[in-house]
Amino acid sequence: MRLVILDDAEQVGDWAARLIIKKINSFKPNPSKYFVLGLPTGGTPLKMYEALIRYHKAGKVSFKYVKTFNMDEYVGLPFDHPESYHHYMYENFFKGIDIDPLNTHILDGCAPDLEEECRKFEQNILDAGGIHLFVGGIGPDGHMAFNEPGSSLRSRTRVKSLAYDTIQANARFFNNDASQVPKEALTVGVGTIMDAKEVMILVTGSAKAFALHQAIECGINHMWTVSMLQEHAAAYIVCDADATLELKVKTVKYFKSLLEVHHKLLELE
Ligand SMILES: N[C@@H]1[C@@H](O)[C@H](O)[C@@H](COP(=O)(O)O)O[C@@H]1O
Repeated sequence: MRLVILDDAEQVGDWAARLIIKKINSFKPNPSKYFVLGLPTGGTPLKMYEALIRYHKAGKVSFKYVKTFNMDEYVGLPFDHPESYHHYMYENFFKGIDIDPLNTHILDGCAPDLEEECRKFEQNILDAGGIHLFVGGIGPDGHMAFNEPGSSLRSRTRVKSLAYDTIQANARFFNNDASQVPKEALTVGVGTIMDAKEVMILVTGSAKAFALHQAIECGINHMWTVSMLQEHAAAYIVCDADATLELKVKTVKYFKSLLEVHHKLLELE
């Protein structure tokens, strides 16, 4: 696992955007070879999306031959609901880049058969040849996508009831009214994320510091699903200084000493 420690959320967004660009450009996608990218929502990745749009407009990257799969979606919110992840992705990313909407995949939380919707999503990932890079964030309880504490570490895409903490944390997007937050979501599983060739998780702010400690310094545990990344052969966690507040000084010093090595990962071959 590579832990990339940067100063602030702005740097985290820029670094993540540059890693994505590096991966897409080194892959040299074309009409018969698409790069497959897994994507998150939430407040944390917003700066990454802003940076990607900026780099796209500056001619540094094209998404013409990129397919995307989003991690999750609320159950029962129509696509045009301002808090649906469909709406979020269009407003914060897709409308600013050259991706073909047919190549974007987001679970439909209003599908008549939710289990079939999840099965189809897994099949679509397989048909695309698997995910090259899955980007994500975490909740304060260490959940990736909506894999709440206690989720199977081998779980696949499925319907999930949201934990009380997640509903409270996401109430800020629903007029601070927890009763308006959907109680269920469709989410990729921990196993779905683990199948990606590479995974990059963004962690910013002191509210996520304890989850980062669990992810890096403690054992693999289903109560902190992000800790499963310890088993992944190519995982990055990119964080800011505030997110390291619960880590040992020794851990922070160690990973900071690797920063030059981490920056080299952004250079094009
Ligand atoms: N399902 C999403 C997660 O995928 C996301 O990582 C988390 C953190 O969001 P934020 O970045 O806003 O803290 O929120 C939700 O629970």
